[in-house]
Amino acid sequence: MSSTPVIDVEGLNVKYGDFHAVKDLSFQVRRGEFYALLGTNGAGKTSTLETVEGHRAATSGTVRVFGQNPRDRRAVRPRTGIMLQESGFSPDLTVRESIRLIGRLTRRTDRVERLLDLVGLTHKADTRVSQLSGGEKRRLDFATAVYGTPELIFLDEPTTGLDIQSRDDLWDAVDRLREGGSTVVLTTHYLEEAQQRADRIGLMHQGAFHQEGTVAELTGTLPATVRFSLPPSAPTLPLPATREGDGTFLIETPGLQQDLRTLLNWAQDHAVELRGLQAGPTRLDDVFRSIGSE
Ligand SMILES: Nc1ncnc2c1ncn2[C@@H]1O[C@H](COP(=O)(O)OP(=O)(O)OP(=O)(O)O)[C@@H](O)[C@H]1O
Repeated sequence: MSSTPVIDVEGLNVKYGDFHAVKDLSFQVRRGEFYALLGTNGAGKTSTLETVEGHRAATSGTVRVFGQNPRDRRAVRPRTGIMLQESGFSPDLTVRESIRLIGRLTRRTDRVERLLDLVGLTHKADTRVSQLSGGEKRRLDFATAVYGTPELIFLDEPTTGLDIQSRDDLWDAVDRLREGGSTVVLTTHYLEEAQQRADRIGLMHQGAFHQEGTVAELTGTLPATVRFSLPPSAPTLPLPATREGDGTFLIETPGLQQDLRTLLNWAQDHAVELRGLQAGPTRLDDVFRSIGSE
């Protein structure tokens, strides 16, 4: 197995005139990895991805995809599937024609019927793109991105506008591609989708990585939380807690399991009801909120 990363970005800068959108960014994506590029609005994700996809030239820095310059479309495009935020389909083509056309451009081989079935558009095969709903267009985007089972797939906000069943179907299809060894790069504002699936996350803010690592590494930087209310007669708590505006007690802890056990034992020993008890590990949402509050 080759140890060359599928994506290798070194000191990438993207400038729009005087505006410095991506600042000295470096990261690698390994073969078979599911990498999520996340961030606040305007963080520079699209600028970064467009450069890696070969749609935009870097102002400076090196970008390699399969060891090649992604601007060399002939070397990289046949091995890459891209699901952009905005699809570029001709509204007059039918669904079947659109898949066939994109397929030809990738120079991979596949069966159009397989893709129609994969995204549940068999009954719309002869419908013009202009007559599809937003969610159906998104599914067509996905079908063209995975035409011919590419080695590397970019998914830019893939589930926006999809109903829950279509989301589940899309992620099932992505799971199957990964089982076959495909590398996946995702951007999304649905953080739970990244939290559930990504091997690693690059979290961008103002053109640079705020953090990069596994979900556990990112969420491990913040404490988990326990929330509950107490009756007025309750004895002193066994752990330090703060009182929120509505009277709820909040315990923030790096050791959720141990502290929850202490709290539950205390409640049982004193016959105290912990009303509205909620306990949970840190979520990516909390990591994002912590950026906003810095
Ligand atoms: N063509 C352009 N000309 C000038 N500035 C641009 C251009 N494209 C993007 N920018 C600016 O560069 C910054 C990064 O934009 P980019 O689209 O890469 O961010 P993003 O992380 O994808 O944001 P979002 O999550 O909001 O889609 C933003 O401040 C944006 O306004």
